[in-house]
Amino acid sequence: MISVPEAISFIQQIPISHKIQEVPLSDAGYKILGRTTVSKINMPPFRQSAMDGYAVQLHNSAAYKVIGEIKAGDAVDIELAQGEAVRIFTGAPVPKTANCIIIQEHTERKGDYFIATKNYTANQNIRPVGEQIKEGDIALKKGTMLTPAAIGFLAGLGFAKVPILPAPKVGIITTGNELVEPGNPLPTGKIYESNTIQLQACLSKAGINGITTYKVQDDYPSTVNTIANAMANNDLILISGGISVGDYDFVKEALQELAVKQTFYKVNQKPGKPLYFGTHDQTYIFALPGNPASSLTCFYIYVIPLLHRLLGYPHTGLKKAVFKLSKALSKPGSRAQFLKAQVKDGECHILEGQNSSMLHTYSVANALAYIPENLTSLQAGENIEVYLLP
Ligand SMILES: Nc1nc2c(c(=O)[nH]1)N[C@H]1C(S)=C(S)[C@@H](COP(=O)(O)OP(=O)(O)OC[C@H]3O[C@@H](n4cnc5c(N)ncnc54)[C@H](O)[C@@H]3O)O[C@H]1N2
Ligand code: MOO
Repeated sequence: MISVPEAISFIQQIPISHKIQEVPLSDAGYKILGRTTVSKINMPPFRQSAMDGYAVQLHNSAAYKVIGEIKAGDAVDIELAQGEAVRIFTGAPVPKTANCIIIQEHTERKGDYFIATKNYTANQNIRPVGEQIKEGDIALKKGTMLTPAAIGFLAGLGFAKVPILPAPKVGIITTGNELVEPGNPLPTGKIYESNTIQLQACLSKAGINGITTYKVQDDYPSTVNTIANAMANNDLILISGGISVGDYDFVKEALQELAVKQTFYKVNQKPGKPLYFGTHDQTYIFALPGNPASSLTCFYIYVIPLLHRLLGYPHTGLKKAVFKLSKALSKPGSRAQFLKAQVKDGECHILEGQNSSMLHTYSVANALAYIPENLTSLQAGENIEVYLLP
């Protein structure tokens, strides 16, 4: 059995090789850019007026003669002599011979002339060619998250497609003879299946959709076949249940038969002791303990950091913070614990219902408090490290 820090460090260090996929810009939101992109144009592509007003060739007098008009989208150049002006609008090309835009609020128009009511100097309100970026310069570097601004920036440079790191394909395998789909009657001895939808909700929050789900009974051949099928079609597989030591827990043996390379099995933690992680070529496989709270906590602490790495995020894992414990606590046993908690106003309140099978208080938790294995008690007011839930 390994410790929590050891298990986390295995996940942080497991080698990942990213694929790159060209996608329409409209599908690239919040994805990670797979290659450095270089601008093919100057932005702006021409000298551009930044305001509505008059493009002028400055001279010593405040009076200017208006000899024409240029609006956004026009492709004209009007030659100006000193003291001449053209009416111009925001985004329109500035004539080569103009050296300033006087905004219309600073003018008094009289027929073909206007009087400037403020002093202007050269280059005011003109956006020079390539002011934002020049042709051939790096627009965004590989590894940049494509935020709405980044998407807008690339669209403004004319990109219709971008290379991204695609989201991994994820499969969820749920095991257990006792499981019944919610919405059906509940026969004796059965329980409603909740881990699949819970994990799907987690994945969807992490930006992963199109998940394939598989259900398998506690039966060895079906477990092997289902895992083999999932391995052929997914980059990441989450198996729920059947990973402990009972006579009907077949997952570990099935993974072994399928030549999955075990990275670790069993972590000195509560909940989630029988957590398994392994790899098969480029497929990453977690076997999450079946207890619903164990499965969820293992997702937050171990699956999320791997997912973030697969997605190419620069920072991986849930955000951590330190809060003051609101009430003293003692930790029996030598396993590290992740406790369902609520944090607010600088304090961490440990919730009731910590059992691995219970989700009631987990539903209102916004954090998991971490008690390392070597700590046995904490006083009220002491600092406690928490993982903030997404
Ligand atoms: N002799 C031992 N027994 C157990 C140990 C141990 O070390 N020695 N570890 C315990 C711990 S800790 C955990 S956690 C569980 C994990 O067992 P499995 O991963 O094999 O999970 P199952 O036995 O299949 O299920 C456990 C529990 O969770 C319920 N469950 C399972 N799947 C779902 C689902 N999809 N939706 C809702 N609930 C689910 C299941 O009915 C069981 O009640 O093992 C302990 N045993
Ligand atoms: O590890 Mo189990 O999740 O304690 O019940």
